[in-house]
Amino acid sequence: MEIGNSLPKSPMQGDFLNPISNGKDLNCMHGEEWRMWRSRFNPGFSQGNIRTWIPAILEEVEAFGNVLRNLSGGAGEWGQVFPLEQISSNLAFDVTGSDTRLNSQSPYPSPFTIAYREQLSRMEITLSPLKLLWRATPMVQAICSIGTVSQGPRTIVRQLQLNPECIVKLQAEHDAVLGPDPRLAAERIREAPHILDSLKYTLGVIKETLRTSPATITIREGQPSFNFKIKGEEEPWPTDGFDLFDSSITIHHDPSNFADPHKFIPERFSVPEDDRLHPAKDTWRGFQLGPRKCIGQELAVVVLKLVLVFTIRTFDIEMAWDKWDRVRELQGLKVDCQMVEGERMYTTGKATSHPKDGAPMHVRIRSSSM
Ligand code: HEM
Repeated sequence: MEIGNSLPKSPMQGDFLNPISNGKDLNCMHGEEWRMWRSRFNPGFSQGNIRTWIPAILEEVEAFGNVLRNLSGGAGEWGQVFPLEQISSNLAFDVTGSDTRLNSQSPYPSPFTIAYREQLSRMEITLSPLKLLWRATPMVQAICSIGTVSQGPRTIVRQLQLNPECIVKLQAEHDAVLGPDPRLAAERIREAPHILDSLKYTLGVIKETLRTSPATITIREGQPSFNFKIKGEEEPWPTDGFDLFDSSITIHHDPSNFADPHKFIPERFSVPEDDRLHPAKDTWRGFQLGPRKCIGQELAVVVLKLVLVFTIRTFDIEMAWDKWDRVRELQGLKVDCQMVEGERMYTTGKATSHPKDGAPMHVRIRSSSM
């Protein structure tokens, strides 16, 4: 399938964001209105400008480290079980608040945080399988695509737990770039924010996580003027009256795009072009591509790099399903041990990816950091 132009977003995406934005958001706008707002916002989200935000972002990530410390058991012991999704979304709130302190990570969140959370809980997307066309597949397969989207969330923590050798490589990179004492990392980054650009392996871990578990999808509205052809077939497929789902999950797991697609290999993003691991051109879609690609990509990468810098040498973090089940039993709640592809943690919830039960974790302070 070849796509040469950027189709409008599907009205389904607008329906989902409506309770928050009433249609006035960059994600759902079209045509001239979108172009005008995108060009106004672009400079604010440029790499150069995001760099100037780093000291403020750092404060929020340090607060995140304190939250983890408080959740640890102290003296190298594992702490209580907690849903990682909750504390990570608090961090995301605070980081995007920028100039305004939202205090979502404190016991006293701002009234804005409370109201916004309440509003978010009302958001729901209703996908119409019968209207959905899946990339490079005949329509009949589209009906199965919803289930595919819902499968297999892998957070960075989960991937690192499954691939402990990556933790060692991350720690080695952080020692080499930021110095061996994790307590001095914040100072070094404040002095020279561009030092984060040298964290190549860390960036690879972030990109590989978004490859194995893309956080979001794009759905575009078919047009009378837009048909597509499946490679090797003559007959064009019309799209008018359908929505097109450019499944990054499928693209990211296609072995002709990514060698050994089911293996977690951060190095694939730093090997030379002629290496078999090097991804095929334009196939990594963690933030999508083209004019509607994520405007917040630079910000998101900076935040994730800082989170790794401030956790990976200081804490051990693990999924803690046994503890989670015990807590639920004690509370008289149903213990749901359902698995998807052999994993307790799978995507659930409405619209965007939510890990099952909020990803129950426990944390301890690494002995080298006490
Ligand atoms: C890891 C974090 C993030 C991921 C994986 C991500 C991913 C994406 C993807 C895949 C799209 C394209 C959606 C589509 O085509 O329908 C998108 C669009 C967008 N993202 Fe992100 N995003 C992230 C963080 C952020 C942040 C931090 C912001 C802003 C603070 C942001 C703001 C936006 C906006 C405004 C759009 C719409 C852009 C447009 O249509 O012009 N994102 N994001």
